Amino acid sequence: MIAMIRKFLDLAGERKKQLYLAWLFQALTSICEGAIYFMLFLAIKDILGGSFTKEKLIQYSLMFLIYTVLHFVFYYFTIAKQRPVSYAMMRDERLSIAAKIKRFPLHYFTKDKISQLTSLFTTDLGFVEMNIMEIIAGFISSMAMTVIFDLMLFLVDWRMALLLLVGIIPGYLLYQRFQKSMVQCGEQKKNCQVAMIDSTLEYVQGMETIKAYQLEHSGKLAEKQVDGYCAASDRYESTLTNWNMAYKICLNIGLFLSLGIGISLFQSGTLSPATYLFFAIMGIIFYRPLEALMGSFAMMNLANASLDNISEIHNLPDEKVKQGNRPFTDIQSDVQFEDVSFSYDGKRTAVNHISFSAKPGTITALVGPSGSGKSTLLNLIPGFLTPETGRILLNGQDTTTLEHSDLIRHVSIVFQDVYLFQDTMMNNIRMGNQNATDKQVIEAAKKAHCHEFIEKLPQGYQTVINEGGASLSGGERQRVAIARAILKDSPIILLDEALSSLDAENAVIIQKGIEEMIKGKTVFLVSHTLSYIQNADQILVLSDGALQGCGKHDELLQTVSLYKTMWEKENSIKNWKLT
Ligand SMILES: Nc1ncnc2c1ncn2[C@@H]1O[C@H](COP(=O)(O)OP(=O)(O)OP(=O)(O)O)[C@@H](O)[C@H]1O
Repeated sequence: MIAMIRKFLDLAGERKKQLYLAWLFQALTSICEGAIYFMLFLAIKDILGGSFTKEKLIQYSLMFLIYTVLHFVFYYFTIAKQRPVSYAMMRDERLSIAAKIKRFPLHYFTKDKISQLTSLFTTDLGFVEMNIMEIIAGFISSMAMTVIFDLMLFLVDWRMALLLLVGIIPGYLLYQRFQKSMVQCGEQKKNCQVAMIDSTLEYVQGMETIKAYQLEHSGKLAEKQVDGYCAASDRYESTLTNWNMAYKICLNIGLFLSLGIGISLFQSGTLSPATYLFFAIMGIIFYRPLEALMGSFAMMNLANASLDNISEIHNLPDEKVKQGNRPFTDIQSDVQFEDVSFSYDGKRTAVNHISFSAKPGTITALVGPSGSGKSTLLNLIPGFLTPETGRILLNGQDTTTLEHSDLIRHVSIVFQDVYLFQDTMMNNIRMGNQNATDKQVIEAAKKAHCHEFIEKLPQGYQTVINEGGASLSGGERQRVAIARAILKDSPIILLDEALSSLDAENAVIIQKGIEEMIKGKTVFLVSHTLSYIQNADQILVLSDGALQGCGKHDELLQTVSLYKTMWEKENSIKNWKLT
């Protein structure tokens, strides 16, 4: 628990003071709640001693009144201080993690990492926000109550107090073992849960294939994982119950001892009936806060795991982008690669000692087998990745010395997968240039051949696109991306398989949009279809990250065997028909 509180305080920053204040009020509330039992003892003593007069009644009534007012005030401040802090802290966390992940390298965002981040933003931050203050408040309350109870008990009769405390030692030892065993059980439960989520997701995402091939075993696997999770949860709960019972029994040893020995002390005349009665009542109440600690263990474990996930993101190193501050405003760009190499993992090179140059206004096509490094090479140009060795020069200036925002402004990118945001069509295109007027946006849309389909949408340019642009076809999304790039009007344009997976009609329309977009620009184009790029000014042939050849189509057919083979294969597919 202490470790969890420390982790939480680490996130609190300047709000630490507010937290301490909230916890102080929580302790005062609990002390108030505990102190009422002392009044009860005094009242029992007076009643049994026959000294309960009218004045005493007024005295007790006043004390109860003061207690109620104090309890109310402390409770009010506890709630008022606690609630807003966790919401404000998690708001800050959400924003700071969002800012942090923006600094991660592009290749960090694999499917796994995206689902991990989604779970962090929804489950972990949400859990901490909703529960952690309550868990810590419960702990502080338990501790404050235990301390105040101890003081009272020792004040009334130290012998009986010691007897009542006897159960705490075995209880504590048991708690230590309980923690270890529950962590193990919790791990197993979590693993089963992950396996269940994975197989259920696979089941849902693969539904098309499952139906087409009648893969009954896929459903069975998901069923098995669901059963596994249910069994693990059952095991977790029954282990928790068993430990809980053992812990309660240990604690209550003190109660039996104090009641038993209390009788003989009473008989020997050294213990008053009021004290015996008081310890009998306190014996039942005394262990409640300690039992509550045990009960909150599962929640504490989950909060701990969520806090670990949050700090794990904070501890990840930022992207190692070498950023300079030299301004870059040239309207045309000559791009030069000088012996550039890059590796994602520091072991396998994805781009290996590449050198070439591209003159302003020319088209450079990148071709090669899957995994040969084409996309990696493209991502090096706008600085999404930084070369490990070698340099990329823009008009003779090393890109790593340039102001990053200037560099990004000089490059437009059209990826194969286009992401549209949940916003109007107008704003989705305007992302290419935030200062563009509506007229300029529409102009760009016309050039990109998307005006026609946008006009047909229910509210035209004001139609809100759903997240990711799922309501639009692949071809329509591509055209929006081209409109964005036309609006951005950068001297360098990167096209990463912009024409793949499109039908012939869409490909023709998009090609027209692309022609409009690339006029006078320095273009880098990745394509798997050689016939699309055979007129490029130069074609780079890549294999395993290395440059196999560079030149025009006819030249490469003569000099680079890989290119020749790719061309022949493409032509043989063209002639392929069902027999
Ligand atoms: N995010 C990443 N993390 C680690 N390795 C990566 C990552 N992206 C690509 N790679 C690896 O780098 C190499 C080059 O990949 P790249 O995507 O650049 O090839 P490509 O020629 O564009 O492939 P494709 O034509 O299939 O898109 C491959 O071996 C690939 O597995």
